[in-house]
Amino acid sequence: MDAGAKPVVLVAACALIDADGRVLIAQRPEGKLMAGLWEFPGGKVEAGETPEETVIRELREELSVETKVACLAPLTFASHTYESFHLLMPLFVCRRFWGTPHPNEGQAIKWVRPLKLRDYPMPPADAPLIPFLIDLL
Ligand SMILES: Nc1nc2c([nH]c(=O)n2[C@@H]2O[C@H](COP(=O)(O)OP(=O)(O)OP(=O)(O)O)[C@@H](O)[C@H]2O)c(=O)[nH]1
Repeated sequence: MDAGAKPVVLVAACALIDADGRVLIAQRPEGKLMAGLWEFPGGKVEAGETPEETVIRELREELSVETKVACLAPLTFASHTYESFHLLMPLFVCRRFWGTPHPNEGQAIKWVRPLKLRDYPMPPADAPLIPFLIDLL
């Protein structure tokens, strides 16, 4: 299959940022593709959703965190070819949210300083995002 034949999959992700300038990452649970890797909360944009709505829904489902569109700022995006699809993933940052993140899906979660993100194995699409967080924070 040439690269052009792969479907482009739109995934929206969010870096939650705490008062100390740390970023929340979550470890993908066993059984999923790329299990064990650390990633930004988020998921596939479903039909009829905006990426912002996806982020709000995923934060609620995965972490019991509430936020609003006005609290989401676009930072950068990932565009990465995987084996079976091409990932297009806007990354939002969110400093204003309600509730303490709780791992609802059995995933490990961790607040990490941007300079330490490289110590956590992340999906290959995520590596180019880290410098943007380092610059921001
Ligand atoms: N949420 C999130 N997904 C990422 C990141 N980096 C990255 O490559 N991805 C990929 O983007 C896709 C996210 O979709 P998802 O979380 O809704 O999908 P999933 O594999 O759980 O599948 P499913 O919901 O169909 O069971 C996965 O293929 C995931 O590996 C990231 O930082 N955050």
